[in-house]
Amino acid sequence: MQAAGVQWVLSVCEWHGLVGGLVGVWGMTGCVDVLVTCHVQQSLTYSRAFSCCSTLSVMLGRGLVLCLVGTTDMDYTLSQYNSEVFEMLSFQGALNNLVTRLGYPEALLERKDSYDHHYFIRGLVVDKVRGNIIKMDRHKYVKVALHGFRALSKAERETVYDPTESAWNSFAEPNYAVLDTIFSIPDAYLFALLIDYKDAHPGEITQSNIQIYTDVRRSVDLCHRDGWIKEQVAADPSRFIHVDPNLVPMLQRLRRSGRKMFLLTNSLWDYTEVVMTFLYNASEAGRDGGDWKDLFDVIICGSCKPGFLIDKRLSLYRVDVASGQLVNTEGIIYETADEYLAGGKVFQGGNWTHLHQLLNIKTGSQLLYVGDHMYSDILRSKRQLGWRTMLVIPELAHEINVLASNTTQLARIDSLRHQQDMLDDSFECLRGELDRQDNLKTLGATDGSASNGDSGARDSEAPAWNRSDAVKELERLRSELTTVKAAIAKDTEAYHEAFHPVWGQLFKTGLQNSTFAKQVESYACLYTASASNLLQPNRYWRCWPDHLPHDWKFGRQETPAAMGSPKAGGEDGVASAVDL
Ligand SMILES: Nc1nc2c(ncn2[C@@H]2O[C@H](COP(=O)(O)O)[C@@H](O)[C@H]2O)c(=O)[nH]1
Ligand SMILES: [Mg+2]
Repeated sequence: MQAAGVQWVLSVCEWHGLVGGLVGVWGMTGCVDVLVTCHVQQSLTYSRAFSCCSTLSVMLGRGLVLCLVGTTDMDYTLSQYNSEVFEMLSFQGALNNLVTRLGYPEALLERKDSYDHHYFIRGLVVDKVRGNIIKMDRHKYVKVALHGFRALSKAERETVYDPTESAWNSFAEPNYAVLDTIFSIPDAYLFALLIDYKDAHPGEITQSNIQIYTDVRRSVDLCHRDGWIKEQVAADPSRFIHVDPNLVPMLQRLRRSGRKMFLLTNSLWDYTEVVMTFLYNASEAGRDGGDWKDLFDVIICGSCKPGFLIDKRLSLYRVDVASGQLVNTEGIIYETADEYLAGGKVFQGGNWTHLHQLLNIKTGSQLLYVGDHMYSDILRSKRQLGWRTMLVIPELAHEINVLASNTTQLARIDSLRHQQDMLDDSFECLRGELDRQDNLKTLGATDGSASNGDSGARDSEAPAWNRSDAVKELERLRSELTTVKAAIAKDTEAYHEAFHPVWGQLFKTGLQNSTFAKQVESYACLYTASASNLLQPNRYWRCWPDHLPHDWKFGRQETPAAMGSPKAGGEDGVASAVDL
């Protein structure tokens, strides 16, 4: 069975051999066809779950194409914002709210142009009580920490986040907040700004750190509600929203393939209409006078995710699209879904039971949800409802570009690690040999055998090392180890800085996967830089097999080389990328 499986995998890889090097680097055959048609940096779509792939293929294999339902989120999924200007709206609006409504020092307004949308990244955690922002590895060890904008030294970090003290802290609400979406990056920046200001101007900000975070959250939240952000986007969408030429064709192809398509967004109807009309009109279909609503069977706005996915009591309203008014509805009661939808397919609110009814699906695994919010779109829908999930990570494009241009550095780190392993082994062997000699001596001293030249069994084990040579060699190994470890630390830091000067690689913390990567792995069946990479609706997304470290060393046939990477093993930096 195993061999046949491998054979099949290999033949699939060969069949997709046109990919060339880049895709092979990560061995993801699932992205091959997409790669050919899209820009490289946007094209890689990764699959992590066997079940997801097999479901897709079984569905198609049984001719049950219509049962596969595609639901997508809108903001930062279909609609990619120009973060630089879009986040500036949140930042400036919230800063203004903090000063004018919540009484923070007016001097803060002088910082209104200081926002740097690159400074914080997704997956970081705000430590509200301490005023810190932290990055952890998948085991929840804190590996990078800022207090405001000041980096904590290793010693400070290890004291503050001593695992014995924090007792495997959950790093969850109410004292911590995870940056689960790009929308929350301005929150982090504002929080750091206020903490910095509080430290630099004692007495001017008297609120506790946790109260500062609450105030920041309220101020940003208000900007999303009171029209500050949405009116400016509506006035000039092209300034804030990127146009992806593949987006509408992708939605059209999915629909034409027989799938039911749904839009499920927390944005209210008026804003959804603005954004989707803009995206649609920017496409060829839009120029032909079509209507974006024709892309979807059902449109649910103001969905209050994650509540939509959890709370069965949330009521559904139908939206009268002409007036924007809401009409009460209980959902489907006597009629079929088609009859019910004939009365209008745009809704507000509701919950997942309404959606499943409208789709006439029995199990969540028939539905693929594409979203960008790790918690509200991906984790909840997967955990609660068993939906298939695809996480859109626009940052992936940058990560992949940097990965691709730093393979030599990674290979060097890998080779240094290998050198460290060898030195460690030699050191331990020699140390053991000296211990053995010491034990023999002690034994000899107690029974008199070593000193009287007794040629018993122990004497036949002639020492492999002269003692003083061994001690010198131990010293040499110790010093070489110190040098190699320092080189690994220096090279790893430089490697991470290539991704981000403060936080390093999004998916890694040091050599381990980051908490963000762990969540991607656990909850996203697929992940991609851009939703439009689903351009091929009938594509079979074969997954990347799971590996524990020992799998790489023994037994696995399906190494990165077998998956199509240019070289196997540790020397090309590819296996080490996976090893990390
Ligand atoms: N009231 C708030 N709304 C927010 C906040 N952050 C984002 N948003 C809005 O949510 C939707 C997201 O829509 P989806 O398509 O991704 O489900 C969008 O309208 C944002 O403006 C917030 O902090 N408070
Ligand atoms: Mg979204």
